[in-house]
Amino acid sequence: MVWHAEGMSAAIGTLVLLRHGESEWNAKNLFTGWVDVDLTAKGEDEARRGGELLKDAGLLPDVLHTSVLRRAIRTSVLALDALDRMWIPVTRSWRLNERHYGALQGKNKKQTLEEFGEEQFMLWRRSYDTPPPPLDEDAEWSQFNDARYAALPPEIRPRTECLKDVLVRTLPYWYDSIVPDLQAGKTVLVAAHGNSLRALVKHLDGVSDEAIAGLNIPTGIPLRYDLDAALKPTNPGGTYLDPEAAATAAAAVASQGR
Ligand SMILES: O=C(O)[C@@H](CO)OP(=O)(O)O
Repeated sequence: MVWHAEGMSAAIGTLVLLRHGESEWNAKNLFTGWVDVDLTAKGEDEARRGGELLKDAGLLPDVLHTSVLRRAIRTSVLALDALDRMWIPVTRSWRLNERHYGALQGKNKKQTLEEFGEEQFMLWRRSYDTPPPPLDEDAEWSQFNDARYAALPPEIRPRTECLKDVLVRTLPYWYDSIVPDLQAGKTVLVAAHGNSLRALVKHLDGVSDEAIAGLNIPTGIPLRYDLDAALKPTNPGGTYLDPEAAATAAAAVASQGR
């Protein structure tokens, strides 16, 4: 490792962000959040292709960080299998979970748009600081009593979240767990979700609260970030390993509900 006089490491690893492949509820156009749905067959293919794209780019992850949701976990396993690197160390955290979508979890996006109108729909879906109404602890699509969150104090377990809430709970994990791996010079794969990755991208690129509303992350296409010693991207916005497919797929995410 190379050190500057001021004590900052100049050698920094490579960050790869990967949103899970298409999920069963992406396919059904339902708000998902913390509901633990699986990948579709198309989502599995996307995950494998994500691994192939990494292989073609010569990006071999040394370590994996995922959420505790199966769509991200299975995506990472399929991508790493394509790379013959299922053996790398893995850390999972609820802090990388999708945004908790509150009372919208399980609701159809098109019907929600028709019922509440464009402005409210987009406020809930993409505004930085307006969460959907909270979900009752014992509601059908609540995860409040799910065993995987039992170690979290009840006041920490969300009933709804806006993107700002996601950033607040994601950043400690970024600094405590991901940054040390990058500073050790590793290639770090983060397999997560549309909105937890939007929060990370907002932080990395310094995207404004307003502009983040227009940023959508496609499923299954690795997004590479090269960071300098101050953890600033030397390729602002990151580099999708398949830029054309990413642009088309991001536009499709943006227009969900229509
Ligand atoms: O439903 C969700 O959990 C997310 C991601 O699929 O949807 P959206 O892109 O509308 O925030």
